Amino acid sequence: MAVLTLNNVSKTYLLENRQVSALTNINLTVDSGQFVTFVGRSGCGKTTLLRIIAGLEQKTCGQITFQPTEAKIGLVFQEPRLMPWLTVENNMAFALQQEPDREYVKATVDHYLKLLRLEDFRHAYPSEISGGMAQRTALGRALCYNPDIILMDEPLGALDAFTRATLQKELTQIFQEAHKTILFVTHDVDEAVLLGERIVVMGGGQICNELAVPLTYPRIAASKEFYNIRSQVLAAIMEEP
Ligand SMILES: Nc1ncnc2c1ncn2[C@@H]1O[C@H](COP(=O)(O)OP(=O)(O)OP(=O)(O)O)[C@@H](O)[C@H]1O
Repeated sequence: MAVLTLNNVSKTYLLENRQVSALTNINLTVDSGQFVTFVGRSGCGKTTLLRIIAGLEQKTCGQITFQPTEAKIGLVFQEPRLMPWLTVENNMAFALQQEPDREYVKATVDHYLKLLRLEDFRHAYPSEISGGMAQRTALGRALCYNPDIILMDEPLGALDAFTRATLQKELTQIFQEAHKTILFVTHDVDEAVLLGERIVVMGGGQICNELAVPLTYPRIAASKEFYNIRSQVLAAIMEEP
């Protein structure tokens, strides 16, 4: 079942009386429970696409349909954007501040603290945890909200290589366990192949290729199959318009 459909979505920015075309005729259907990675060169329109889907930016033309119509959307950015005056658990619970059933809130936060291996840091403040933990907390906040779709814009981009590799592995575990629909933007081809069931290659504001990744998790970057898909993605990026 499709949770998200984009028909001919375009975006033009006005920059100092000059029109900048960021997206041109994007057509995309995302099924429930899919992990889709978006990859492409800097400036190809990945962030703009996510921001339009999130409703943070207006499209210039085209149609976006959600199923359910009032789909809940969770967002994770490159920086964790936590509230420094709240503990890890309260940052996560913040997504549920309107929820009257406090038992449900506690059970949900406990569940994701465990899933994200943050139980021992539940009472810590953002200044007392590492970058990786902070990004896990941001992911936990998005998961607690129980969104229909999670949009992630370079969420691991600011982390060191080891923390990034650990979180990539954990993300696929969380994806398998939480059964969420995830749209994940990256400029890292390996990350796109490690994580995505489907890779959307963007170039010049358009979708220039799509690949299915028929590999089980966890994926082995040194495998022949991984290498083949990686080569196809790289070729698609090099051939972009
Ligand atoms: N607020 C804005 N005003 C004017 N132009 C913008 C604005 N935001 C983005 N653009 C332009 O739209 C195009 C797409 O930008 P976008 O940030 O979506 O690309 P991206 O693929 O996410 O790049 P990166 O990987 O570097 O983050 C670029 O040409 C950019 O300069």
